[in-house]
Amino acid sequence: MRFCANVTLLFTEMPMLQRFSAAKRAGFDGVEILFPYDLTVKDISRAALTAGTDVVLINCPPPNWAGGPRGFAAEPDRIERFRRDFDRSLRVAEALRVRHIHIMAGRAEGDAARDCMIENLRWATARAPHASLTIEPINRDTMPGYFLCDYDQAAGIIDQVGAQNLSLQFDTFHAHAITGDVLSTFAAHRPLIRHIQIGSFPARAEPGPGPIDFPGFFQAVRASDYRGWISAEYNPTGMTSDGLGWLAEERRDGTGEAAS
Ligand SMILES: O=C(O)C(=O)[C@H](O)CO
Ligand SMILES: [Mg+2]
Repeated sequence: MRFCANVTLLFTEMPMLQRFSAAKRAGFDGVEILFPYDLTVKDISRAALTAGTDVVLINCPPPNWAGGPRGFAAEPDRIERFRRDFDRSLRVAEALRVRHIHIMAGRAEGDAARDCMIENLRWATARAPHASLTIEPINRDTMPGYFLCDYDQAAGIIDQVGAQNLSLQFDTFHAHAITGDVLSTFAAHRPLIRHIQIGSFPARAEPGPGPIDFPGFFQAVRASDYRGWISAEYNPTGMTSDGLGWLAEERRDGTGEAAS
């Protein structure tokens, strides 16, 4: 299994560009950076190259996290804004050779929002046929009013868009919040999943004891035909490096035995 670190949330003990090398030293082979738009592509490229990490995922749209908006793909009165943001995300993704662009839906509801998201995703998948685009159900306790908040809803939208380069982003923290059963939800939607993120519930911290069976989940992923990345997207309980026991364990041969 290939693991990457979400450097928007992990290694916040140091400045952003130093987090790439810290992630590599800690045993991650890639990084996600949710909002790279405040940095230059040149600086990010250099940090990734120096660290020897892939840049696995960025988010569309560009606004930074503090700004409030959570995307615009499902907001009927923001179509121009969505498309402008998408083009900017695409330019950054191409320059950094990013694996996936996560398209955020925004706050909306109802049939008009669904139709809008389908139309915007048809447009985006056709505009960037070589880019891998993802959508992720996000629970509404964490993000009130967020449109895409259910797995069947996301699967229906992917089906309606009907594009090879659109897939599901599966996050254990949200999956537990939404369905209460991470393993069954993973199994039910496995064919659509091309990116995985992990975090505990309810703390959204590193994998550990709690309602999510992480050893069982990793085992299910290993036993499936999933060949994508698994991203650590959580808020470390203390120093990031103190909470990486789960990674050391999973980087062994997957059975808990040390690899020779
Ligand atoms: O909130 C999450 O789980 C995500 O993955 C979003 O990308 C947040 O930016
Ligand atoms: Mg996530």
